[in-house]
Amino acid sequence: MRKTVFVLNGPNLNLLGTREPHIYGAQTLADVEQSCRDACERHGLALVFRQSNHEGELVDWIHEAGRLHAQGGLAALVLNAAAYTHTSVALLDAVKGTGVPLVELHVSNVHAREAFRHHSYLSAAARAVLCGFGVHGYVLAIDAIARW
Ligand SMILES: O=C1C[C@@](O)(C(=O)O)C[C@@H](O)[C@@H]1O
Repeated sequence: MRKTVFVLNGPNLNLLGTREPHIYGAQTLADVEQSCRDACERHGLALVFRQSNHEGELVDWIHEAGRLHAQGGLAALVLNAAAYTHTSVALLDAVKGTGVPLVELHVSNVHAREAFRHHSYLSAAARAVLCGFGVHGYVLAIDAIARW
């Protein structure tokens, strides 16, 4: 069975392309989705790609990924939780509660930015963490997941 990569994006990532382009680059979220689709296609993986500005919706989608994981159909969850990375126990609990294999992803190098971005609630539950490669990080994550 073709496994699925879930790519979930948190708040304000719908603004990619116009949001602080010196930090996040000029590509839009639609561009990122297309790159992820191409990468998954290359590796024979299916893709679910979504964005939400709402924490609870992200929790619900992690649960959905968890149900797929329980059926053996999930390759991994790539999660750019954006600002919720630094605040959300609910997202951490969703990842732990479902046992989904998590890749935590950030477009920017959060460790070279403000101190409040240095702590992540998610890293402790992540199989891998990727940051600072710009939006190309999404493709790098999928390329790596395909080799797990
Ligand atoms: O919204 C974001 C995006 C981000 O996750 C990134 O992709 O670099 C980094 C977060 O600190 C920030 O709140």
